[in-house]
Amino acid sequence: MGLTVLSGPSGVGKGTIVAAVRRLHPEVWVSVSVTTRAPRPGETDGVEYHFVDAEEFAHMVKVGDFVEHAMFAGHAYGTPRGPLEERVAAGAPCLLEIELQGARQVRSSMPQARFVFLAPPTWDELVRRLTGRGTESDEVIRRRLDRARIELAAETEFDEVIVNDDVTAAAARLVRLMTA
Ligand SMILES: Nc1nc2c(ncn2[C@@H]2O[C@H](COP(=O)(O)OP(=O)(O)O)[C@@H](O)[C@H]2O)c(=O)[nH]1
Ligand SMILES: Nc1ncnc2c1ncn2[C@@H]1O[C@H](COP(=O)(O)OP(=O)(O)O)[C@@H](O)[C@H]1O
Repeated sequence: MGLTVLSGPSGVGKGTIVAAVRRLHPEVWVSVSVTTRAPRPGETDGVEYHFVDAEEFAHMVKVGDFVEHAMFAGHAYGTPRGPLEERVAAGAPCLLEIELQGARQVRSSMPQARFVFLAPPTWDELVRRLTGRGTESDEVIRRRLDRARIELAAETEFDEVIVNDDVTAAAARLVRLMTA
């Protein structure tokens, strides 16, 4: 099946790689998640995420709107079921960019999917990227780096590992894996 799940620690470059895939490979369908976190400057509702409040998110969970959902660093994130099922049924190459707990849920519900881990060249480079992005406070960065240690330890659960050294090369490798 044409479903690929991309995971990796915060700051590794998942968003950057997904943006490159969208730009260079419009044939790839990228799922837009729902989240309770606030939009960052430059993010648009319906593009990077659907931004909702906690109440709306809880309702969506209750009515079964999500394929998977998880808490990450104090906020809820989930993959809407309808659009994904539609695209998978249509045979499109589909990409989910989600964290580890969600990836594990997809592994149990859709074991035929392909699981790809995006890894940083080094730990120090991950810290540099997360800090350099400048979108989070020191406290939020600390929480995300705590999670990053857990996510990095789970790398062996994935079918493939891509080291995000060069954005274009990593995006091209991801698309090759997706269409292999
Ligand atoms: N389980 C799950 N995780 C998601 C979903 N959407 C995004 N995430 C993950 O949530 C984490 C935090 O995302 P975000 O707040 O955008 O921060 P960033 O990844 O550091 O840019 C990342 O690991 C995302 O991959 C989703 O629908 N489900
Ligand atoms: N291959 C790369 N080389 C250098 N910097 C990168 C690379 N990929 C991403 N970055 C930078 O690292 C930071 C985190 O990237 P982002 O895509 O937001 O990560 P994530 O979505 O995994 O949290 C951003 O400032 C981004 O420009």
